[in-house]
Amino acid sequence: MVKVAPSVLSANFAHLKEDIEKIEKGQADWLHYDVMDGHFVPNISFGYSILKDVSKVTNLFLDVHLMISEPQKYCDEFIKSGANLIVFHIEAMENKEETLQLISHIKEQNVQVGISIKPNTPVDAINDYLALLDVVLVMSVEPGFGGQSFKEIALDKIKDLASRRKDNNYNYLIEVDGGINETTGKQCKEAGVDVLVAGSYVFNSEDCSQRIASLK
Ligand SMILES: O=C(CO)[C@@H](O)[C@H](O)COP(=O)(O)O
Repeated sequence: MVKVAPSVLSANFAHLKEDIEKIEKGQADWLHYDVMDGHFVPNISFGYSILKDVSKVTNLFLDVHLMISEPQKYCDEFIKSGANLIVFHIEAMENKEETLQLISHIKEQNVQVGISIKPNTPVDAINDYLALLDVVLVMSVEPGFGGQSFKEIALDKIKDLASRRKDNNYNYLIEVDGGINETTGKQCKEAGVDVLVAGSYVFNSEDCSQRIASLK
């Protein structure tokens, strides 16, 4: 069954603990934590000190999506603050050597590692790393804001990643993020996705549990 990872970017930060309890009660599988720096993306969200507090009030798997420049500078702080998975953007990396170093560095700390691609970045851009990854995160919106519409280009990338995984015996999970609701979630599942990230669809509802169930 597909995993559901509600994005707390759409939670109400004035009662974050209660919102986390709601998604736990609704059988969320992961908690998706979007980090934005106002440089790699045109928005600012939250950093590692809030992640540390979040990690103290939940046992959910903490899926940390770094939408930041120079992820290698900050990833250790997120790991120390409880991240179970660090996902960084290929578009934020200078070259192959730096990317391979960051993958190894994260893995050495027994934390899972993923790479994300923006809507205009082809799967080929990360082909050299697929054998090393725990997760590939396909962005189905331009990163930076919740509440945008799903871009269908993500469906072909999900299918492509599923077929590369099968042909090469790779182990990564395929995660999709942006504009996920009951309809687009179903399209992604049919394409072969493993993890659905959903922000506004889950949190902008009186009944988070029903929304999570509808995605599963
Ligand atoms: O990373 C991002 C946005 O950059 C996402 O995780 C959003 O938070 C998803 O929000 P919805 O599109 O589901 O409202």
